[in-house]
Amino acid sequence: MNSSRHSSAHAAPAFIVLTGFLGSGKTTLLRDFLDLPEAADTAIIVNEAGEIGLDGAVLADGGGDVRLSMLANGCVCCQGASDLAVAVEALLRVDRPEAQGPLRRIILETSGLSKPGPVLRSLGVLAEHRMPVSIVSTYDAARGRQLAAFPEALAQWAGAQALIVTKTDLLGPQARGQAGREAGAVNPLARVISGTQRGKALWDAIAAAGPRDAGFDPPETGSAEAGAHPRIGVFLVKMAGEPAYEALAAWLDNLAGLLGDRLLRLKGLVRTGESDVPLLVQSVGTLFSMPRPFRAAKLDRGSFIVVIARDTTLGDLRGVTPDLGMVVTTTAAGAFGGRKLGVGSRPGMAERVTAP
Ligand SMILES: Nc1nc2c(ncn2[C@@H]2O[C@H](COP(=O)(O)OP(=O)(O)OP(=O)(O)O)[C@@H](O)[C@H]2O)c(=O)[nH]1
Repeated sequence: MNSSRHSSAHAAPAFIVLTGFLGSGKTTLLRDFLDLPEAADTAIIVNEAGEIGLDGAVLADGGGDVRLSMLANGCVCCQGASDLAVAVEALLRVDRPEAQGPLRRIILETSGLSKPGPVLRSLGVLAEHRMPVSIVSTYDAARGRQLAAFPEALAQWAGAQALIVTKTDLLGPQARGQAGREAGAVNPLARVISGTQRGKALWDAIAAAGPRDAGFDPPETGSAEAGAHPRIGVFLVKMAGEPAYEALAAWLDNLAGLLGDRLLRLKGLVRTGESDVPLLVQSVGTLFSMPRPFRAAKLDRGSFIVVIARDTTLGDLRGVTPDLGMVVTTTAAGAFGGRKLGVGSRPGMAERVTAP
């Protein structure tokens, strides 16, 4: 057979983590995606918490020639890092028929109970391959509010760069629109993709979650679907001045220390006193990326950081925040612990955070 090996002459394939709660439609999305001709340059790794590789069997049934690996002996975020590395190495080494071209992407379907932060941590073993990593999560339209009771589901939604609203065929147009707005409320940093053509939805989500050069804007305050997810707080931290890098790093440390696994996602653009170029600061869970200069950012509206956290109040943030000239608002008009957070339902209303 005429075949060619994936070589360093080709760009490294993208690595896409497809996450989402148990039964939220990940395998169904993948199965439809694999029917698209565009999926020919894709390989799949399926991670299931149980020992029986059922999802893999479903995919193998419809996946044609697509390469499929199974990681069926436990959740990848708890114990599967080395297995994952072996599976990826094997996919990168495999001979591909000339007609198929190089491998362009590997999709890891996580178990429905995996949190994205630990999954990303386990991907550290792949650093040498320099694969751009992105996270796509399902948002089950039929059970959105119910699933918000599970910390795993909240972490999956908040960690994603793109959210696919699944099972929309079960809803009328109004409920469908509301599910989309709820997904946007839970993670204003993510692109929300909706549509009954599942394969295309996953394709669009992968494109939307990929690396982008353009900057991003702070979400509007008061724009969220009121009360959709009372356990989730979306906080917008704005900085009037330019904090010293050390002070910013100390604040991020303290925030991660205080919130622990309640910290679901953090992303912002900050101009520090040391540099004219804004820094992109971000974490998934408590796993922080190295802050990096982000020249494309305009920062017309000043430095800002978005914090998505569960079971957290403004008072919690106030407790760890030194006086860096920060102003904190919430974008959600949600109530946590049965009481209003007190800001956010009225745009522009803010509370200044000072040292405790
Ligand atoms: N009506 C409808 N049902 C769906 C859709 N997507 C998935 N389902 C159903 O939901 C159930 C779970 O779907 P899966 O694709 O297996 O979900 P999953 O996220 O892979 O589940 P786990 O592997 O358990 O985490 C199955 O019965 C699917 O047929 C959809 O878009 N519409």
